[in-house]
Amino acid sequence: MKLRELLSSLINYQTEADLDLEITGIETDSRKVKPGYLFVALRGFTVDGHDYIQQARMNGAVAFVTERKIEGQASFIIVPDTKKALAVLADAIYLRPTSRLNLIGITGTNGKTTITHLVEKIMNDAGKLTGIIGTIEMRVGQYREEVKNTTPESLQLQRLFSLMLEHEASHACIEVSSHALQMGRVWGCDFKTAIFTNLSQDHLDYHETMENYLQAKALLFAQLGSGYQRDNRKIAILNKDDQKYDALYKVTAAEVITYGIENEADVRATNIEIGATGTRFTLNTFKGAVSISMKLVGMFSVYNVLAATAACLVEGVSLSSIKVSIEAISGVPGRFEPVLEGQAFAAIVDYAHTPDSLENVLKTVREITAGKVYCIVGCGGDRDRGKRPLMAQIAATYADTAIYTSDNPRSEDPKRILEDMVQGLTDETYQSATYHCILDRKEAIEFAVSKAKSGDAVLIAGKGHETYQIIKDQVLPFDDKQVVAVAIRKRME
Ligand SMILES: CC(=O)N[C@H]1[C@@H](OP(=O)(O)OP(=O)(O)OC[C@H]2O[C@@H](n3ccc(=O)[nH]c3=O)[C@H](O)[C@@H]2O)O[C@H](CO)[C@@H](O)[C@@H]1O[C@H](C)C(=O)N[C@@H](C)C(=O)N[C@H](CCC(=O)O)C(=O)O
Ligand SMILES: Nc1ncnc2c1ncn2[C@@H]1O[C@H](COP(=O)(O)OP(=O)(O)OP(=O)(O)O)[C@@H](O)[C@H]1O
Ligand SMILES: N[C@H](CCC[C@H](N)C(=O)O)C(=O)O
Ligand SMILES: [Mg+2]
Repeated sequence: MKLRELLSSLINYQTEADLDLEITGIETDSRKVKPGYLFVALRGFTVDGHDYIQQARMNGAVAFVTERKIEGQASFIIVPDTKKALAVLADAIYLRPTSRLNLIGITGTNGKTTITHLVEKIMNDAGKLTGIIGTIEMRVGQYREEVKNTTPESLQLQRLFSLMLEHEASHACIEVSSHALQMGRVWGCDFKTAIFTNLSQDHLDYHETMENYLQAKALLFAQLGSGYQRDNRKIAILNKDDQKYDALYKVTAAEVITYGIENEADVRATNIEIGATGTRFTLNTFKGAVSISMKLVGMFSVYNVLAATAACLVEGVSLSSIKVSIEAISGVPGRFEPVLEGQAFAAIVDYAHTPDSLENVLKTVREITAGKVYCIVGCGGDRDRGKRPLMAQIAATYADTAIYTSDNPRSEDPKRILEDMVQGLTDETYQSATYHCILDRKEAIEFAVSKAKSGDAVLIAGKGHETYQIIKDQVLPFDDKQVVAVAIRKRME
């Protein structure tokens, strides 16, 4: 694409570059630049991309988008905000992929990954090929790619959308993290539908206050725009039972569909029966009502199903087809996933890594367990310190035995993370709590497995689908599912 054509998507820039230059690609990482590329310099948290312009040039970059004039550079394009420019240029170079996809974005503290998987299943079963992007991976049909971030930066995001189109997807369903909204990774995305799951404490290391965190989430609904035209409808799907419902309702001009359990809602579950191996309820919608008997467990799973149902009804999937798909889903990797090795107690691997999700999951485990509940949990390093004591309190409250251990300590001293956690137990309320601190995650899991008796449950929280543990700079193989399975087999020998 000619530089002229690419730049036609921007208005506010200055350049003396040759507009007839042929641009073969866009890159933000100087190390990945190829001949003919346009290099966009981003100011990062660690380094400033403006310092890598020379390297980008040596690797073949022919033009540079920057926020300031760099001496000796002829082919630069100066913009006020390179992040915003990147989003616009990425959208342009991939030929506006989201204008050709029905794009569903999901934000909220918990449930995003789960809902993308539910939507993918329902839509694909209905013959509407849907690509997904999120914490686990990007995939469309049989094609999959690893992603570093839950919501990748705009350039990668637009490339993935364009790949989905190559695979003939008609829809995309993506997780939109608060980081991504704050950092403008989804600028340039033409969302049709935005879903809100819930808001509870997480990521205060980055957002600092819950108000800022909410504001970041709200951006998805504010950016949705209105669009009541038949061919450009915008829909906000909001959780009526969440405290932040009103705030989000106010920021969006789009048509609103509500879902919930406690409050009247457009899509609502009633007659809920939670069991150890599944859940039953009546799914009431603006397209009628059906009874559901699904394998997903817990009240939180019902909320996720309601959100996914609302989104798929918007896309014209029939309620009867939605019922069939939901009832067929066995689960989402690492989300309340049972490990079955023929043992007499339950072992469950779950990705709860926030106070709210841990509470939800533990309440569910409690509800379906006749015997004792063992909860193995840690907190990630270089992340919100405030959630550590809260998570320790929740484990101590709902489990008979809490076992505090390492999650991904990253650059932090794992001992200090455990100290932060048990600080939450100094209050008298927790005096009688039974807990152990076992730094090594494998030992912690083995300990719980050695103690569990028939009818008990062992919940291993925090890492879910992850197959690694990050300790300092090392990413070491570690898979909760495997570790617990081996421990169970050893015990049964
Ligand atoms: C704090 C944060 O979000 N950082 C993100 C950011 O990295 P950064 O700002 O440190 O980048 P940097 O290393 O300073 O580099 C700045 C620029 O210089 C360029 N560079 C750098 C070196 C070089 O030799 N040449 C060069 O050109 C880089 O390519 C980049 O364009 O930009 C990177 C590329 O887009 C992201 O991968 C990275 O996410 C890191 C890995 C991260 O952990 N982010 C977390 C906090 C995050 O975003 N999490 C949310 C999910 C949260 C949740 O819902 O649970 C997510 O969406 O993933
Ligand atoms: N609707 C929900 N409400 C509360 N907790 C939930 C909900 N759905 C899932 N959970 C809990 O949160 C954990 C993470 O779920 P999921 O991966 O779907 O969330 P996410 O929003 O994608 O998280 P992340 O921010 O890490 O991407 C699950 O393992 C479960 O414990
Ligand atoms: N997206 C979340 C995942 C947390 C998972 C947990 N295992 C941890 O490492 O803290 C984060 O990066 O904060
Ligand atoms: Mg996720």
